[in-house]
Amino acid sequence: MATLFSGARALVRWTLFQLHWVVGITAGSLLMLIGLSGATLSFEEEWLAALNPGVLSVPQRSTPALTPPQLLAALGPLPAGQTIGTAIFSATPGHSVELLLKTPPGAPKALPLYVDPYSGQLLGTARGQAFFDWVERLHRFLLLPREPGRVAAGILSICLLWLIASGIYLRWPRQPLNWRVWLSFNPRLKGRPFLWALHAVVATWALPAWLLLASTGIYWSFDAVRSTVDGWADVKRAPRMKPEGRNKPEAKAEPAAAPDLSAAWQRFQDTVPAWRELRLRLPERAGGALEILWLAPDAAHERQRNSIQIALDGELKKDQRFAEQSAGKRALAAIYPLHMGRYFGLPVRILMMLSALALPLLGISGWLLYLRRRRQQRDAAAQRKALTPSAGAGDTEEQTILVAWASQSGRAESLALRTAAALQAAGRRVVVKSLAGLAPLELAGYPQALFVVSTFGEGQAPDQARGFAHALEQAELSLADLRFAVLALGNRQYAQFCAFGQRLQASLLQFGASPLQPLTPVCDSEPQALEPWFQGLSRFGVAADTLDRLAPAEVAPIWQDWQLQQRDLLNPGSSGEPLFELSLLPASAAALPAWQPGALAQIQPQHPPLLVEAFLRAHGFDPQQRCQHAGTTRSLAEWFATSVLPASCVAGDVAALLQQIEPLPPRAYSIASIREDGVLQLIVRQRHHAGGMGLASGFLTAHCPLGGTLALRLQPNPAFSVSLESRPCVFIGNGSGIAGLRGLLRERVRHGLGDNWLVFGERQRASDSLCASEFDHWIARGLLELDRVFSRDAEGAYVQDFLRQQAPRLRALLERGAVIHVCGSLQGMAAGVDALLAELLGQDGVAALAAQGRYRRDVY
Ligand SMILES: Cc1cc2nc3c(=O)[nH]c(=O)nc-3n(C[C@H](O)[C@H](O)[C@H](O)COP(=O)(O)O)c2cc1C
Repeated sequence: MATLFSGARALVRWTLFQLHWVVGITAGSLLMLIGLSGATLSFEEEWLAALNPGVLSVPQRSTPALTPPQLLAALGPLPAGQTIGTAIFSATPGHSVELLLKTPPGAPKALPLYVDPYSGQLLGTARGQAFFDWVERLHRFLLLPREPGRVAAGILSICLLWLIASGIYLRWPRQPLNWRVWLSFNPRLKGRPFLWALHAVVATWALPAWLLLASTGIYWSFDAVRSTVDGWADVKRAPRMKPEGRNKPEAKAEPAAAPDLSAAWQRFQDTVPAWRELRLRLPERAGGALEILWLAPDAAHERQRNSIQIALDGELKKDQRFAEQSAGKRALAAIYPLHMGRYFGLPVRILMMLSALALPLLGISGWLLYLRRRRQQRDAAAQRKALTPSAGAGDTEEQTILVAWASQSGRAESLALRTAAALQAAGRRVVVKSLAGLAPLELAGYPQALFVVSTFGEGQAPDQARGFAHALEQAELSLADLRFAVLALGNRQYAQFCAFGQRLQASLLQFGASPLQPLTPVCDSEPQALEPWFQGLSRFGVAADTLDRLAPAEVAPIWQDWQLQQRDLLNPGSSGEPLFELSLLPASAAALPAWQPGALAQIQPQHPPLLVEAFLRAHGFDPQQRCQHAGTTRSLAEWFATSVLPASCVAGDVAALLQQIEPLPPRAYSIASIREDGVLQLIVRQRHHAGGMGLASGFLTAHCPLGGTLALRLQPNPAFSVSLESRPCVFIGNGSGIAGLRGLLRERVRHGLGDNWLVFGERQRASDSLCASEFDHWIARGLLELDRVFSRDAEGAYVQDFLRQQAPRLRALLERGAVIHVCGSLQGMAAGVDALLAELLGQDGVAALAAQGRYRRDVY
């Protein structure tokens, strides 16, 4: 029942999300225009006043302004065919009188004319007024004819309400009472999380204003809504005039000829001692009354209008005060100033303008989120196409690998598909499923499952997987036959990093499933942390070159500057070449990147500085001369420290010399530590040959000063990963091969896994018992059995010889499912071990061992 309920919830959520973005990218795009135009209009008067000094206002004079009758009498002739409809007077000194004109039917609407309040002189129209009129038509009618435009704007208002409601549902946080979750924004977020947070948080801030704007917009747009609301407020309103009716003279009306307003004005003054603004509507026909809408000096907003009608002989026909109107009518009068943001004064007006501007911001971020999502989906579709349904025929049904994913914006899905493709390329039978379409019970039907899941919301499962996550929490399962691995995508900027992946891992463990490897958490900004995941696939026979093809570009290792912290000689007194342990940390305090135990570090070697200097001077160059090459400026000494030194060059010709730059080939070393050690360690043999020290080994073990920096990049080594199952593991190696083996052993020891047998070859016990104290410690804890084999001591044995003597033990371990790891020299040691295994198991047996991921080698 609970599963059904959560499934239905997930479906509702999915449907709401689809509708949110469909409405968002359609109506949302038009709402951007509405928002932008609304913000433009919110300070229209101020803009016009600033643009039109001398028209909207005139310098104040000591003489009083003309009264309306005086001004109308002093007024010069109006443009042909135009008559005054309304004259607007302000009590503020210096404010021009605004005349709203009537035009003949069919003629374009005339712009308001401004008049000097002291002289009655016509000042003309306002610059920019036509633009604001256009913006207003866009805002109110989307530039459509009035009626359909009004309805279209109303529909957009409804869409805005829908986007608000569905948006709130979709972002509903786990702790809805925590205001920070709703309103605060982490500026360190990047990429999609940044856009999402911007979208959600800005919308939440703007929400009250949008609710107001949208609901007032709906009121004006639909007659039915308007008359219903008016009905509640007990307001009876005359039906809307047809647009063309506005300027149409009434059939029987006789136009009033320049009426004398003196008596009416006198009566007004007697009735209304003080006012702030007047709107005079002149009588439309002879015998008609003068109508004055006036604002009291203390009016709270511009629609608190009082109305008075006075016959031209001074008889008071009607005197209606705003304060005496019904509460409903007074409330309705506030709608316009509320919509314009003027109701509460300047600060709220600015907030309303910002809220209107937030609409385009939301539209743009919504579009970007949509486009990113579409790109991810296309990417996923292309990868899905690349998966061949028939592939993997080599496996039986029982060996099928389930690759299950849960993704909000497509990254997890894309990585799941890459994983599946890599497995298919290795001949494995794969089933790819979204957690949305999977019931927890179905997991019992697979022997192996790889999960690629992201985390969304506040540590929650991605939307589509919520049903699965919930069902898993409720389920009681036995998954004892399931082996699994989880790749958890997330972002460290969130409090609950990779929480869903972690919960999934915990649930699976609780149901008795066994992990193939530890959870792989990957932060968006640390793509290199994906390496362990792809390396882990080697257990399914996925070859390294397949990974190179399939691993996303983001996984490609990048060169970084590392600093040499420490260098210790491990074999003082040895008759062999010196072996050093190097400890490195990223330079400039960058975070230590992740690597899988057994991974490699590529080093960019450098020549000894004295050698480079001597070479440059010998050819007539100044080593310190700074030169630009490939867009970077460095000294010649720096350029040639990492370049092959040319066999010949033209003395003193810097340009020709720079053309000869050829980077020294990088050199790979096994990493001897695990990330949890907090340091990257290498074990490097200092090589010597006739010409001196080896280039890379000499640089690392001698020329690079402590504290010096070097370029290093991590390289996955999937064929040499550690087994983290509780099965026997045999570690075989010699010389500097101790590095790779030690990394793997440290990881097993970290997981408390024993049953480790290390067979290791060197020259002499006295000087070459490498890593003795560390190994002794593990032996004392019962986690390691160690056999050291020395070639230059009395017994004079090699690793492969020793193992041959131990063949029964080795065979017994193999029968118990042991995994064999070999690291060190190919010739001699590794070849000998290979031959021995072939003797024990046959060539096919060795191949099968490798295919099962139980024979892992890093040999050179
Ligand atoms: C709104 C939102 C909320 C997120 N919440 C979390 C979180 O709580 N914990 C976390 O580790 N990552 C969180 N993330 C980061 C995503 O998990 C990460 O970006 C991941 O790569 C997305 O993968 P996907 O495209 O498969 O969904 C969140 C991302 C977004 C956009």
